[in-house]
Amino acid sequence: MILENTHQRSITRTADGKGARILDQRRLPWEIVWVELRSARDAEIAIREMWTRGAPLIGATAAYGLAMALAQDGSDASLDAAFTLLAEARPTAVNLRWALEQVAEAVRPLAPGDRAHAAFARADAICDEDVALNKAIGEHGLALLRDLHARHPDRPLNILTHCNAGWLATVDYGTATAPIYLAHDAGIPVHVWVDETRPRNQGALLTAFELAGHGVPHTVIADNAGGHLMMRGQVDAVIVGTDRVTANGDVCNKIGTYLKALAAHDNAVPFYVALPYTTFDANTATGADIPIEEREQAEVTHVTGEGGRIRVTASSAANPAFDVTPARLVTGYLTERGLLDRI
Ligand SMILES: CSC[C@@H](O)[C@@H](O)C(=O)COP(=O)(O)O
Repeated sequence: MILENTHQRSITRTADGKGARILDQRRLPWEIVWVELRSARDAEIAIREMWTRGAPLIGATAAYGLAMALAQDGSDASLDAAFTLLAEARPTAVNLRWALEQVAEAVRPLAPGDRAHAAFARADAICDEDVALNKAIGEHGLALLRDLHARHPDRPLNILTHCNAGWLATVDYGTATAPIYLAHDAGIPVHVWVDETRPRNQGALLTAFELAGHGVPHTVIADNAGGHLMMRGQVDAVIVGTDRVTANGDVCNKIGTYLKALAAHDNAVPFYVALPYTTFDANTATGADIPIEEREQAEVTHVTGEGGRIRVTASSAANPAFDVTPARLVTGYLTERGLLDRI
């Protein structure tokens, strides 16, 4: 990610190698604050309270969290307790459990004293792999965006995205945003419609911040505007990320994604889902089987912005954080292996 004119990853090890350094995303775009996580409990809080977020990035954070627990105590009991703590921090994105399983499998055969070193090494490898996967998604997506632009070469290519599936949701590049960054860099005139993504406004706060940092033209829109823009021919494609794709191809992503897919289907706008293999859950049959996180109602009853937090309703609220888009509404899955019409 380009931050303060420097290319930086969203997560790295701390300078002493014993912790993990992340951005406090709750403060973006108003302040750039890096925090150091020093224990599994720190990592769990950062994930649960969404200092850090996005499916691949919470997986990477949890992997370091497990390594930090093993650095304090390399026993089986410590491994199991930290695994459970971190796995329960957020329920929906499958990357979290995937990353924890990767680390646990790597260290379980080792002596307790050797586990922390191996766990940090596996967490580093998860991060490096995430960057490579996203680059590959970007390259396949670039070919797709080139084709889409060739249909109307006289005007910018309009992409609509929901939530933040960018640098800030991954270790680098993003999934849904990787093709956009590469297309922009390749001279394709891309413009992005950024859904604000209530209730937490990841689009307005994070995606817009990233796109601005990379110089990509974009416009923030109210979540309800997408259907109208699609009907008027102002959206060439929708590209979103995902927290989990099930065996039948159903796509779980940030609440509101399903409505965008319905509107895209009704208006013959292609709807693409970008994902690395780490987000595919072959063990879950359909989207109906995915645990959907229910977050605190204050995220709906209040809005946080530059001036602080204000209440926007006098009533109580419900706050399901994700929804499921049925596979039949997905035009294609943009993966590191290419654009697939079924998963
Ligand atoms: C590449 S990130 C894909 C998804 O994790 C992303 O679209 C999303 O829904 C993030 O939700 P969040 O609740 O902000 O963690």
